[in-house]
Amino acid sequence: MNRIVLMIVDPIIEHYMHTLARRSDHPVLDEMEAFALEKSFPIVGRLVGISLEIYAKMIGARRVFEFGSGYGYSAYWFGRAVGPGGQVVCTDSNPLNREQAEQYLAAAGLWERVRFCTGYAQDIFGQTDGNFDICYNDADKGGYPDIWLMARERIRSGGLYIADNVLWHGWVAVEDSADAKPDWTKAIREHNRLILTDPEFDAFINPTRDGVIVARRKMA
Ligand SMILES: C[S@@+](CC[C@H](N)C(=O)[O-])C[C@H]1O[C@@H](n2cnc3c(N)ncnc32)[C@H](O)[C@@H]1O
Repeated sequence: MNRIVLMIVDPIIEHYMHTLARRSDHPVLDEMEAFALEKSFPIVGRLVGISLEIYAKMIGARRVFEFGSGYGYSAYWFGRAVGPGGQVVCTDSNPLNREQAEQYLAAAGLWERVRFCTGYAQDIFGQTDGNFDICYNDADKGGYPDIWLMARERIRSGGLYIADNVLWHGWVAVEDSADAKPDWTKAIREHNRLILTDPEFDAFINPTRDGVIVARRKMA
């Protein structure tokens, strides 16, 4: 089988969009991005980060749950959006990521809005009470269908489910691609199908970077 490499966004367009989004409101953002570049850590990046903040502000989000927070880059954007008194529940299996997130997000003045739990995100979600304005999924891709099924139950009317990497290098669209993790591709396809056929949600895929799905729970 061929290993097919697909460009989701033409690099020239991607570059143009980045030039427009270069401005940083806080030096910590640049530090977080530099760290990702140096360590090849898969953060969502500037273009998706900006969109997360805007989606959250558009629905007046005050409480967000993140499945897979890394060292807090996506939480930086949600933290800005939820405002003082808002809460971003972060989860990550690696305790070192929590330490690093604390340093970055405290420097940005956002740590007070964050509750960062170390462990398996799905378990932490089960142990956390209440509903959310946004559930954001960026955990290991094999768990995507199950995370959707648990998260959808606890998103308020008009709230959002957002997941990153739903086009997965384009492999979801190519049946016989010899991708690095075929089980993950299969899981993402199932995840996307479940969401797009769910009668209680309106959903679309924004083909920015690696694809971001946004699903809004219909109003009762
Ligand atoms: C793609 S990175 C997250 C990046 C982050 N959302 C950002 O853009 O800044 C995925 C992270 O989720 C963590 N992770 C993956 N699956 C997990 C799970 N089921 N429970 C907890 N952490 C998980 C990994 O340790 C990794 O740090």
